[in-house]
Amino acid sequence: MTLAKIVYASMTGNTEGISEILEDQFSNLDIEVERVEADDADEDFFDDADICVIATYTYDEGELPFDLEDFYDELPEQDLSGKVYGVVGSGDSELYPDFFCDAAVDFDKAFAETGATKGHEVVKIENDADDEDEVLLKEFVKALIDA
Ligand SMILES: Cc1cc2nc3c(=O)[nH]c(=O)nc-3n(C[C@H](O)[C@H](O)[C@H](O)COP(=O)(O)O)c2cc1C
Repeated sequence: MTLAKIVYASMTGNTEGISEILEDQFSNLDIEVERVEADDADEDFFDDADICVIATYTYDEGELPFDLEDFYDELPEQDLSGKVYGVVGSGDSELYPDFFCDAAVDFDKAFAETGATKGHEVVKIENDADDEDEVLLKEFVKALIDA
Protein backbone atom coordinates (compact mmCIF):
# COMPACT_ATOMS: atom_id res chain seq x y z
CA MET A 1 0.00 0.00 0.00
CA THR A 2 1.16 3.50 -0.81
CA LEU A 3 2.31 5.54 2.17
CA ALA A 4 2.32 9.35 2.14
CA LYS A 5 4.22 11.18 4.87
CA ILE A 6 3.79 14.85 5.67
CA VAL A 7 6.10 17.02 7.76
CA TYR A 8 4.80 20.44 8.66
CA ALA A 9 5.84 23.49 10.65
CA SER A 10 3.32 26.02 11.86
CA MET A 11 3.50 28.89 14.30
CA THR A 12 0.02 30.39 14.14
CA GLY A 13 -1.90 27.45 12.67
CA ASN A 14 -2.17 28.27 8.95
CA THR A 15 0.25 25.61 7.76
CA GLU A 16 -1.10 23.11 10.26
CA GLY A 17 -4.54 23.62 8.69
CA ILE A 18 -3.04 23.11 5.23
CA SER A 19 -1.36 19.90 6.40
CA GLU A 20 -4.70 18.64 7.74
CA ILE A 21 -6.34 19.30 4.38
CA LEU A 22 -3.54 17.35 2.68
CA GLU A 23 -3.95 14.49 5.16
CA ASP A 24 -7.71 14.35 4.51
CA GLN A 25 -7.25 14.39 0.77
CA PHE A 26 -4.75 11.53 0.79
CA SER A 27 -7.11 9.56 3.05
CA ASN A 28 -10.07 10.28 0.78
CA LEU A 29 -8.11 8.69 -2.05
CA ASP A 30 -7.38 5.61 0.09
CA ILE A 31 -3.73 6.47 0.60
CA GLU A 32 -2.26 5.68 3.99
CA VAL A 33 -0.95 8.91 5.47
CA GLU A 34 1.20 9.96 8.40
CA ARG A 35 1.48 13.64 9.38
CA VAL A 36 3.95 14.93 11.95
CA GLU A 37 5.18 18.26 13.24
CA ALA A 38 8.75 19.23 12.36
CA ASP A 39 9.99 18.62 15.89
CA ASP A 40 8.85 14.99 15.68
CA ALA A 41 10.47 14.24 12.32
CA ASP A 42 13.85 12.52 12.43
CA GLU A 43 16.16 12.94 9.46
CA ASP A 44 15.20 9.45 8.16
CA PHE A 45 11.46 10.12 8.48
CA PHE A 46 10.85 9.68 4.74
CA ASP A 47 12.76 6.37 4.49
CA ASP A 48 9.64 4.20 4.35
CA ALA A 49 7.45 6.71 2.48
CA ASP A 50 6.35 6.50 -1.13
CA ILE A 51 5.20 10.13 -1.20
CA CYS A 52 7.09 12.82 0.75
CA VAL A 53 5.45 16.16 1.52
CA ILE A 54 6.69 19.24 3.34
CA ALA A 55 4.31 22.01 4.35
CA THR A 56 6.09 25.09 5.66
CA TYR A 57 5.52 28.75 6.36
CA THR A 58 8.27 31.32 5.75
CA TYR A 59 9.61 33.54 8.49
CA ASP A 60 11.78 36.59 8.93
CA GLU A 61 12.12 37.67 5.30
CA GLY A 62 12.71 34.42 3.47
CA GLU A 63 13.89 32.26 6.36
CA LEU A 64 12.94 28.68 7.21
CA PRO A 65 10.98 28.00 10.39
CA PHE A 66 13.49 27.37 13.16
CA ASP A 67 12.11 23.89 13.88
CA LEU A 68 12.63 22.79 10.26
CA GLU A 69 16.24 23.94 9.97
CA ASP A 70 17.88 20.64 11.02
CA PHE A 71 15.55 18.61 8.82
CA TYR A 72 16.36 20.93 5.90
CA ASP A 73 20.10 20.61 6.46
CA GLU A 74 19.89 16.80 6.48
CA LEU A 75 17.49 16.44 3.55
CA PRO A 76 19.99 16.62 0.66
CA GLU A 77 21.99 13.81 2.36
CA GLN A 78 19.00 11.43 2.12
CA ASP A 79 18.60 8.99 -0.76
CA LEU A 80 14.93 9.29 -1.67
CA SER A 81 15.18 7.85 -5.17
CA GLY A 82 12.06 6.01 -6.24
CA LYS A 83 9.88 8.30 -4.13
CA VAL A 84 7.74 11.27 -5.15
CA TYR A 85 7.89 14.64 -3.42
CA GLY A 86 5.92 17.86 -3.22
CA VAL A 87 6.11 21.06 -1.19
CA VAL A 88 3.38 23.43 -0.04
CA GLY A 89 4.14 26.85 1.37
CA SER A 90 2.15 29.35 3.35
CA GLY A 91 3.23 32.97 3.27
CA ASP A 92 2.14 36.58 3.00
CA SER A 93 2.75 38.15 -0.41
CA GLU A 94 1.47 41.59 0.63
CA LEU A 95 3.81 42.05 3.57
CA TYR A 96 6.71 40.05 2.11
CA PRO A 97 6.43 40.33 -1.70
CA ASP A 98 10.14 39.69 -2.25
CA PHE A 99 10.23 36.61 -0.03
CA PHE A 100 6.83 35.00 -0.67
CA CYS A 101 6.95 31.35 0.41
CA ASP A 102 10.75 31.27 0.01
CA ALA A 103 11.12 28.46 2.58
CA ALA A 104 8.91 26.23 0.42
CA VAL A 105 11.05 26.98 -2.62
CA ASP A 106 14.18 26.16 -0.60
CA PHE A 107 12.72 22.79 0.34
CA ASP A 108 11.80 22.10 -3.26
CA LYS A 109 15.47 22.63 -4.22
CA ALA A 110 16.69 20.45 -1.35
CA PHE A 111 14.36 17.62 -2.40
CA ALA A 112 15.74 17.84 -5.94
CA GLU A 113 19.11 16.72 -4.53
CA THR A 114 17.67 13.56 -2.96
CA GLY A 115 16.95 11.70 -6.20
CA ALA A 116 13.19 11.81 -5.57
CA THR A 117 10.81 12.68 -8.39
CA LYS A 118 8.99 16.00 -8.23
CA GLY A 119 5.26 15.28 -8.36
CA HIS A 120 4.02 18.87 -8.57
CA GLU A 121 5.27 22.45 -8.61
CA VAL A 122 5.43 24.22 -5.23
CA VAL A 123 1.95 25.29 -4.14
CA LYS A 124 2.05 28.75 -2.53
CA ILE A 125 -0.85 29.68 -0.29
CA GLU A 126 -1.72 33.15 0.99
CA ASN A 127 -1.78 32.61 4.77
CA ASP A 128 -4.56 30.08 5.49
CA ALA A 129 -6.16 27.91 2.83
CA ASP A 130 -9.49 29.10 1.37
CA ASP A 131 -11.87 27.12 -0.86
CA GLU A 132 -9.84 27.85 -4.00
CA ASP A 133 -6.68 26.66 -2.28
CA GLU A 134 -8.44 23.46 -1.29
CA VAL A 135 -9.04 22.78 -4.98
CA LEU A 136 -5.34 23.42 -5.68
CA LEU A 137 -4.34 21.13 -2.83
CA LYS A 138 -6.60 18.43 -4.18
CA GLU A 139 -4.88 18.66 -7.58
CA PHE A 140 -1.50 18.63 -5.83
CA VAL A 141 -2.35 15.43 -3.93
CA LYS A 142 -3.73 13.75 -7.05
CA ALA A 143 -0.60 14.64 -9.05
CA LEU A 144 1.66 13.19 -6.35
CA ILE A 145 -0.30 9.95 -6.33
CA ASP A 146 -0.27 9.71 -10.13
CA ALA A 147 3.45 10.52 -10.51
C1 LIG B 1 7.92 38.00 11.53
C2 LIG B 1 7.30 37.37 10.31
C3 LIG B 1 8.03 37.21 9.16
C4 LIG B 1 7.45 36.66 8.01
N1 LIG B 1 8.21 36.54 6.86
C5 LIG B 1 7.64 36.05 5.74
C6 LIG B 1 8.39 35.92 4.54
O1 LIG B 1 9.56 36.26 4.45
N2 LIG B 1 7.76 35.42 3.43
C7 LIG B 1 6.45 35.05 3.45
O2 LIG B 1 5.95 34.61 2.42
N3 LIG B 1 5.71 35.14 4.59
C8 LIG B 1 6.27 35.62 5.72
N4 LIG B 1 5.54 35.72 6.88
C9 LIG B 1 4.11 35.32 6.83
C10 LIG B 1 3.88 33.89 7.34
O3 LIG B 1 4.68 32.96 6.65
C11 LIG B 1 2.40 33.55 7.11
O4 LIG B 1 1.58 34.36 7.92
C12 LIG B 1 2.08 32.09 7.38
O5 LIG B 1 0.74 31.84 7.02
C13 LIG B 1 2.29 31.69 8.83
O6 LIG B 1 2.04 30.30 8.92
P1 LIG B 1 1.60 29.57 10.27
O7 LIG B 1 0.24 30.12 10.66
O8 LIG B 1 1.52 28.12 9.91
O9 LIG B 1 2.63 29.86 11.30
C14 LIG B 1 6.10 36.25 8.02
C15 LIG B 1 5.37 36.38 9.21
C16 LIG B 1 5.94 36.92 10.34
C17 LIG B 1 5.12 37.06 11.60
